[in-house]
Amino acid sequence: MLTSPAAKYHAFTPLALPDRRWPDRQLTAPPIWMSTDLRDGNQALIEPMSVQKKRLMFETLVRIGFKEIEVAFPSASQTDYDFVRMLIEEALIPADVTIEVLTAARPELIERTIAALEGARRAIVHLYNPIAPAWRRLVFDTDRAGVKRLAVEGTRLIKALTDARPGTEWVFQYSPETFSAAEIEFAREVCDAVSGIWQPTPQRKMIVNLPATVEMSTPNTYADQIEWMHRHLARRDSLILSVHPHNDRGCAVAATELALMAGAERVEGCLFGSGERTGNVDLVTLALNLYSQGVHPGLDFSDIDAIRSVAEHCTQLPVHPRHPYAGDLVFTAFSGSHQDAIKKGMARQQPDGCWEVPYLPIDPADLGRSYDAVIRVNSQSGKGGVAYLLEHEHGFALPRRMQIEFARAIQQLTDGSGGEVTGQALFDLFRREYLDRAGPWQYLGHRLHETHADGTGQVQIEVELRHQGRPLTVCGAGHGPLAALAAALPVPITVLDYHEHALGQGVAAQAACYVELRVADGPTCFGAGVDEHIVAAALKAVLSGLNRTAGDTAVQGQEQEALCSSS
Ligand SMILES: CC(=O)SCCNC(=O)CCNC(=O)[C@H](O)C(C)(C)COP(=O)(O)OP(=O)(O)OC[C@H]1O[C@@H](n2cnc3c(N)ncnc32)[C@H](O)[C@@H]1OP(=O)(O)O
Ligand SMILES: CC(C)C(=O)C(=O)O
Repeated sequence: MLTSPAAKYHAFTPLALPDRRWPDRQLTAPPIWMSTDLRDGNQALIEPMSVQKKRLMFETLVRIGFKEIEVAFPSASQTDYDFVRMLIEEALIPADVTIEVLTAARPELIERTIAALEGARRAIVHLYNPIAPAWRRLVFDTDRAGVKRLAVEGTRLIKALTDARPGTEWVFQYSPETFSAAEIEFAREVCDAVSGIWQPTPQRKMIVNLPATVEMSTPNTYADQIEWMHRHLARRDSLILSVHPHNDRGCAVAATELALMAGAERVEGCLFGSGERTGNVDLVTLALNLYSQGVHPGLDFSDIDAIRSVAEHCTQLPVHPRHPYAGDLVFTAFSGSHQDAIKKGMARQQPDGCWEVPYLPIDPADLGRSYDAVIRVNSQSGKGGVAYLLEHEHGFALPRRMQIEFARAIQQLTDGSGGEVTGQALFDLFRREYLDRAGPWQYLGHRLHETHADGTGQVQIEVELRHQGRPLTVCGAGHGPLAALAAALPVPITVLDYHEHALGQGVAAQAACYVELRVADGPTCFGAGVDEHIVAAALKAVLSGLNRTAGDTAVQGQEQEALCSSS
């Protein structure tokens, strides 16, 4: 890179528009959408779409709800020409959809374009020619008058050809290509000259499309350019002002939103930002940005994954995993604090309430995405994410302090592996750590005697265990089964906390119990147990905790087989 890039690159000179009004506007309604996936998107592919792929894309665009679709540059190739013919001859264009085709301002191309549209019910003919200084000088070796003449003569020819075919409802669109790099007064002069020939009326409007063929400046500058044209174009009430932003600086979405605030009424772009170089503006992001503000875009992305897979198939280009709204990872949090906030937000979200889940700008379910991938666990994750996955994928709702304890075990795992821990791997670890914990204590069965009649409110318990592989029966009494077990066990345990819930629904549901224990004067630790019987689940949870500590030492070496005075 150069140390002084100014010697090679000049800053774009912004337009002076001190009384600009667009910064105070808000977007409250969607624009007219025009998909150019089959033209600008297609012309930028390594392998342009076959007729079959074009048809699949066309049908998908119709299903999404596009009413204007640029289907081809019919004079460019036989495939493009044949595709337009197929749409018309096989009556594949719904009554409320208008196809659009592009042509350069060259007579032979214009004639072939109009021929391709023979028999169409309604069609937009889109004429373009570049008007900016570099293109005038380098590509056309001409002056302003030369490029204006091209536009005017192209329009005259299209008017003559379309007037001669009254069976089609013709809509004319003119693009001063490279508008974003052109002198603004000259852009207006060319557009006015073109509309002067076409003679649009408020009932039969013409489309003036102002492309950022190459994105040259910050989005506010493009917005100023659009507002200036909006205010100065002749026959404004007979025009639909359209924009066609490219994404060279990565700002196409922002530039389009500001351009709409500045007076544009229509947007041309592609799904997922397909198109020349860095692409056309991404219509999915634009539409869903509106949706996230409570404005229905008039396009349906309820099954975003299906639309993405059609786009990937037709373009042979993958959608980035972090692509707004559509990428595989955009509704996924790995980091602990985000997971924690999402988990809390999800828990409080009312089904019909206003969406307020931190870090998730919209509800993934609205786009047909599931909540499964919302939280994924790696070394950046904390207890919130771990707990969310265990609860949502496996039904275990761990108490808060136990979440912290288990997250430490997960952290050791992720620090060791360096990668992601799947929901299944996490559950396997949970089982190993708590439910199937190998250790000296094993639950075999129990009998509970309730003695409310004697007024003490005590229960007596007899628990059959295997200890160090040998059968052992212990008995004890207390105010509840856990207190009774604590009294019965030959190790000094204190049960500090207890939680239980059903796993699943119905009478056959199992119970999950979690206990926090202290063995002798040791540190606290959790145990977990699952059983159809709630008391058995609690007893298993105590033994699980015991197995996780060194609390077995107290009975080691004893050869006891029964510690029940009654047995
Ligand atoms: C910004 C955009 O996306 S604009 C759309 C661009 N899309 C495409 O180009 C895809 C389809 N195009 C094609 O398939 C081909 O370019 C064709 C079939 C239309 C024409 O092919 P060719 O006749 O071989 O011309 P080629 O593309 O090489 O060159 C362009 C010529 O057209 C001229 N030209 C370019 N744009 C225009 C225009 N809008 N109006 C009039 N002339 C134009 C160029 O100055 C050049 O003229 P020259 O040969 O006298 O120097
Ligand atoms: C034909 C025009 C609208 C175009 O594609 C562009 O300028 O990018």
